[in-house]
Amino acid sequence: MADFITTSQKPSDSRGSSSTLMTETLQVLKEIVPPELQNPRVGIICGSGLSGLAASLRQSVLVQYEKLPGFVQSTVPGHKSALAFGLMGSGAGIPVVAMLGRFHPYEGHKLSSVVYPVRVMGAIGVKDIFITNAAGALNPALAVGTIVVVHDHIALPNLTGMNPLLGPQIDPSFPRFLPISDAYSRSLRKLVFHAAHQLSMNRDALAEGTYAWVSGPTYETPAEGRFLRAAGADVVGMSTVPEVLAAREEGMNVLVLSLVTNAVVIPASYKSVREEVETEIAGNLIEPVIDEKVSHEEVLALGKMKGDLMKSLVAKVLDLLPPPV
Ligand SMILES: O=P(O)(O)O[C@@H]1C[C@H](O)[C@@H](CO)O1
Ligand code: HPA
Repeated sequence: MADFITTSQKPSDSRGSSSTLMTETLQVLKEIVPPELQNPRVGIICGSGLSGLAASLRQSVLVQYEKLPGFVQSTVPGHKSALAFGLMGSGAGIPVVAMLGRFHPYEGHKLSSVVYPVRVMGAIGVKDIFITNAAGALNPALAVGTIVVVHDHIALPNLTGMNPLLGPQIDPSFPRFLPISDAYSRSLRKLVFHAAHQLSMNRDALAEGTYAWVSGPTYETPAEGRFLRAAGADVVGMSTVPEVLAAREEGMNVLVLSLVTNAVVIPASYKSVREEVETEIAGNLIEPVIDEKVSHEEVLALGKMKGDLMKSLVAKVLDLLPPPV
């Protein structure tokens, strides 16, 4: 994970996108994927427990990551190591490519490896990328199961030197200083609300919010949860932002949907240990402290439970996409 702070690396080391590597990856795709699916308009990244999103792809072709130069392996339960190419949406459908599992820096992958699939999507012509993730709610108004349409992010790792765009520019046409105040496409976000309306989704099932990216793999302490909430974040997760940055650099329109899989434990006030002991000494009854802990199993279970809703929403947004210009 040191690639983001070393400035003397060649582009292939620091950004994982040397033209030779990319040529090799594209060659493999060309050999496996039928021509009509080789240039998908939409890219999808499936978050934890959400790889079922791609189950409705028609004429689908799977390409295992191990066959693709530059791709690493997904090591997290709930993530598969394959790309799926196929058609999604009603009617003739739209060609899409879906990552059935993503890479996280906490797995030990370099940031350049984490975003390499997004670089590949850019190279094969993806215009719109739909990124999904599982996230913990910091905002107490967000119930577990809510899908949050992300409109902004807070990325402490980016601010402290863990930014996938650090290093030599991989393409001289890319801006050196990428503005990301508009990273989350307003028109795609609006399409999600139109889609939810057409699906008669309950109003509370969908919300808007700011995603905080943390490196993980530890979940947040209560104090960290309060800190991120005070900073303005609604949900917190361990992925997505590196992909968003690479996708914006590649010129894609970005949509991020976070599924709230758990509430981050942020007790309003701590039960003071001193008070508890004083209560015990006085011989009075003490209220038991409820020890809530989040687990990845819980995250995956929620993904399973809400996977179909996420799938219908994504498929409906695809139907509503304006024709390509
Ligand atoms: O890949 P995503 O962001 O959906 O996965 C979340 C973040 C961690 O990888 C994991 C924690 O349970 O779920
Ligand atoms: N924190 C960080 N990442 C997560 C969480 C969480 O509570 N839930 C799912 N991914």
